[in-house]
Amino acid sequence: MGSHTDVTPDQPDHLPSPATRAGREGLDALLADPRRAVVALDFDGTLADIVPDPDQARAHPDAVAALAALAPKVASVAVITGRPAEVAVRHGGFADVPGLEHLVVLGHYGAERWDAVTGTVTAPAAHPGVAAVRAELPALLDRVAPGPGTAVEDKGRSVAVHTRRAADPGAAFEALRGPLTDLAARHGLIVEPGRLVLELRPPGMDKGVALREHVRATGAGPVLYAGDDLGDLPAYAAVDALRAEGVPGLLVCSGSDEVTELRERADVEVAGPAGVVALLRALARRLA
Ligand SMILES: O=P(O)(O)OC[C@H]1O[C@H](O[C@H]2O[C@H](CO)[C@@H](O)[C@H](O)[C@H]2O)[C@H](O)[C@@H](O)[C@@H]1O
Repeated sequence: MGSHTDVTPDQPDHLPSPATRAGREGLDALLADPRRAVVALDFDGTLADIVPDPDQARAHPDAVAALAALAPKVASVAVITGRPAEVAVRHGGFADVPGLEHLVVLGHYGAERWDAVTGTVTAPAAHPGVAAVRAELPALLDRVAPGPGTAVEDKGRSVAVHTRRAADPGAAFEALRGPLTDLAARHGLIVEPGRLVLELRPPGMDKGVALREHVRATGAGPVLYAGDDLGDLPAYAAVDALRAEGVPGLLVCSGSDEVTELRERADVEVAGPAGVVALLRALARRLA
């Protein structure tokens, strides 16, 4: 599957031409039947630029306005993220926004659900393996010694180890991958690799399951999914599966040189979060 980059912030009204037939059908269906459409997007790298410190990540300055302009015109807008839902809502600035009264944020790869109607998060009980991993992680980091700059992000329901700020981020990532995978497995967890991050989290949920459940729950038709990282591939697979069932879909890649797998699978590639915002704006204008 090829990809095509032709939405830029300089072309605010220009909708992309998907590089694939399935993508063109997905976009056409969304434009023809927007009231049944789901627009689902990842957060980090898709709605928010990648920054060195995860705590400093914020939605692109124009992302909320673009989402708010589009949301009233489609069946549902959802953010599906590896972040805790509450963190994504806070860093995104998604609460109490006119136009986003029905926004849904599915956090922890879909294990958590926040919706703007209630303003609350629902989630299952925590996996006991996370506490065990949290306790053993300092000793593992001492032993592997990936170097200064390696940082732990405690996400409550999971623990992530970041190497972006290490002297050699790629080497630190590779040194940690095996030991963290063993640690996760000993406690019934899985390792979710991402952009210079290895997350130890409970199995059983991913963005594909989350997207399919959301599409089913909303009874929606055409689906647009935008992502940038390996954790978005299950959502891509879900769109592929929906297409096979006759539900049109459009796969958007928020492009980066760090992760190239999505580029190969996408119908449309745009230039990072600024490109995603431009696409959302163009869609909202076209549906006006
Ligand atoms: O599913 P997402 O919304 O894409 O979340 C995936 C992970 O994103 C965050 O890490 C990434 O973004 C950071 C801030 O830009 C960056 O410093 C880091 O290198 C990236 O991997 C977040 O910190 C993780 O918890 C998410 O799982």
